Amino acid sequence: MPLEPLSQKDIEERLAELPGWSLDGDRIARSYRLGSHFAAAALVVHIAQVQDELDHHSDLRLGYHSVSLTVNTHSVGGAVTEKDFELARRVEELASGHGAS
Ligand SMILES: C[C@H](O)[C@H](O)[C@H]1CNC2=NC(N)=NC(=O)C2=N1
Repeated sequence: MPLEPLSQKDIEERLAELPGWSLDGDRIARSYRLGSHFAAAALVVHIAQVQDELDHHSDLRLGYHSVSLTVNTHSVGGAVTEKDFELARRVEELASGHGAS
């Protein structure tokens, strides 16, 4: 099925199931805190692996003890789609395994 931009209502419903995620302009976004810089870097690498698997890539930033990402879908002109939420759900699972909060 081709990707379509989600409506504001669709986005809000999906965000309600993903605590910590929010709408930042035309992107969905989340930041995580980790216990060390190395732990944060490990999470970045793991997220990169999942992004290649899904063929969907966020803007991913490594901070001191933090990882932050924002994502939308380039192929529909930078709108939020179901694919962005698929990535967000996968990242949530990963992040919890890495002890991120
Ligand atoms: C050719 C390749 O499938 C596309 O460029 C993919 C790769 N990763 C992507 N990532 C994101 N966030 N949006 C896209 O539209 C997208 N398209």
